[in-house]
Amino acid sequence: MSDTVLELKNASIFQGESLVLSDINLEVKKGDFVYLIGKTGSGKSSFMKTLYGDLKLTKGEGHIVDYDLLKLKEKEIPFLRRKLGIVFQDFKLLTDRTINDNLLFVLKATGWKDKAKMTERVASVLDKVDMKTKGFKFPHELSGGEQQRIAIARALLNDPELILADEPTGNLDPQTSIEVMEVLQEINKNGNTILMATHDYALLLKYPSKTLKCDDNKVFEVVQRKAN
Ligand SMILES: Nc1ncnc2c1ncn2[C@@H]1O[C@H](COP(=O)(O)OP(=O)(O)OP(=O)(O)O)[C@@H](O)[C@H]1O
Repeated sequence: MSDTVLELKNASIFQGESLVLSDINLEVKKGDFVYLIGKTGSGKSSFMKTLYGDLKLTKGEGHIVDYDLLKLKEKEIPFLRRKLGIVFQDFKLLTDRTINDNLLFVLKATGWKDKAKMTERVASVLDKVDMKTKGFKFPHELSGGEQQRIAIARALLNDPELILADEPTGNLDPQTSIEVMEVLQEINKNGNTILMATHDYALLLKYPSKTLKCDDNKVFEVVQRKAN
């Protein structure tokens, strides 16, 4: 079996009629940690949206976790998203319920039925982000960094083949960003594949990894120079 989880060939990304990125070629393999960087407005979010089916791919080829982006049907999108873990800048937790209930809500919505297994799964993902004791709290009772760790736990619930994180540290101060990044690094070490859009260059320097840059309507790999 192939260990490629994402492959784009000569793919172009549009917002309506306007071309955002053209002729993208890239391959992400199981276990990779890949950054997507670029200035505001360079197309990072449009790129991510195309990968989770929020924007249609109309030109070129794109395969993500067994789905063909060019042929992706509206009704397949929820199933594609179950194979992806998506983390946003603004956490997107449900404010009217506890952390445990936020996570149980996702499990129910994705077809889980066995109560004992659901409780066990919630405890297991909370443990992975070091938030095991916080499940009874409401989102507003947690700091930004803690809320983002919960959002990462939520992304892990269905054992995703690829985690897409769009500016996951965008709302966090530098120290908290590092704490969230440590969690993402740990998850990656345990085998999860991560594609992370960011404009936080300090994180790139501290945690070097394969880096793609959006600039001038193109995506290209940048080679980081090691400081000596
Ligand atoms: N919903 C939309 N409709 C039309 N054009 C859009 C839409 N969203 C973004 N764009 C345009 O697409 C281009 C890329 O925007 P995008 O949000 O993907 O960039 P970005 O790199 O994620 O920026 P940021 O770091 O600010 O989030 C910009 O020129 C933007 O104006």
